[in-house]
Amino acid sequence: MTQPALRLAGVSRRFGALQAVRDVSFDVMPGERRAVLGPNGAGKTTLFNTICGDYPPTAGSIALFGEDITGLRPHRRTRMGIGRTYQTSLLFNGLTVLDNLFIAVRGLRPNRFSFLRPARGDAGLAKARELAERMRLSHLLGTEVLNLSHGQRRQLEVGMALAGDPRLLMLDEPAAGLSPGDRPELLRLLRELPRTLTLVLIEHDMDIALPAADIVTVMKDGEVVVEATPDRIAQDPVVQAIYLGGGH
Ligand SMILES: Nc1ncnc2c1ncn2[C@@H]1O[C@H](COP(=O)(O)OP(=O)(O)OP(=O)(O)O)[C@@H](O)[C@H]1O
Repeated sequence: MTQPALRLAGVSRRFGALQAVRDVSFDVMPGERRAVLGPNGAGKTTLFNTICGDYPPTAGSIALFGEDITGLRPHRRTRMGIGRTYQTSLLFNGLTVLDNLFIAVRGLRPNRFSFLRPARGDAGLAKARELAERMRLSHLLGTEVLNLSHGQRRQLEVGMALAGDPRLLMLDEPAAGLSPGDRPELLRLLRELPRTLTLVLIEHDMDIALPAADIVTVMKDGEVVVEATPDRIAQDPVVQAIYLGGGH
């Protein structure tokens, strides 16, 4: 039987008296695109952070390809194959696209704190260029990040999350703040990611979550309320009540 890429079993997270995530269980199979959708305060980001290791769950367990990672710190999870983006951008604004990608590639190497100008022919540099190509940023290699559009910054963030060749890519609201014009490009990039990669996408917006996902998990008040394919989600009465009934 195929091992799930990610298994959440009864995951809960409390902040004092507030139960931000309550008894969440689901499996994400290798290569799957899973969107976790829900209104503000549903617990999506908290769930994301328990998977990435920022906050350990207060109950339940998390397994990555069959290995229990519940108590591991974020950097150990990175080494085990979780790549992620952050809600707050971690890009180096004064550096170029290529430098940012090079740093991300080098960040996973033993000499990670010695950022030196890459020498021509450096394998890390080749990898950084390849990531830029995958993210359709090759024409902007020498552009400083502060001159990128919002959408291009998002593309770069996804590229940096891919630098360590993750098996599971976790994206936290990748389309947040993007203009309508920037969204199709981001969706295209997400759809082009190879199926060797498993993708979990936390998303507030149905217009991004549904086209990007194979299966959508809808949360509200810390709990999973619906899990279904995108075509069913849009029609689901519970989801309609959340999104049209003032819960959004
Ligand atoms: N570090 C924290 N300390 C205390 N309460 C928190 C913390 N992080 C989140 N919460 C609370 O947990 C609940 C769930 O928040 P969370 O950010 O996970 O929801 P969300 O679905 O990601 O919402 P949004 O779409 O607005 O980001 C909210 O009531 C929030 O105020």
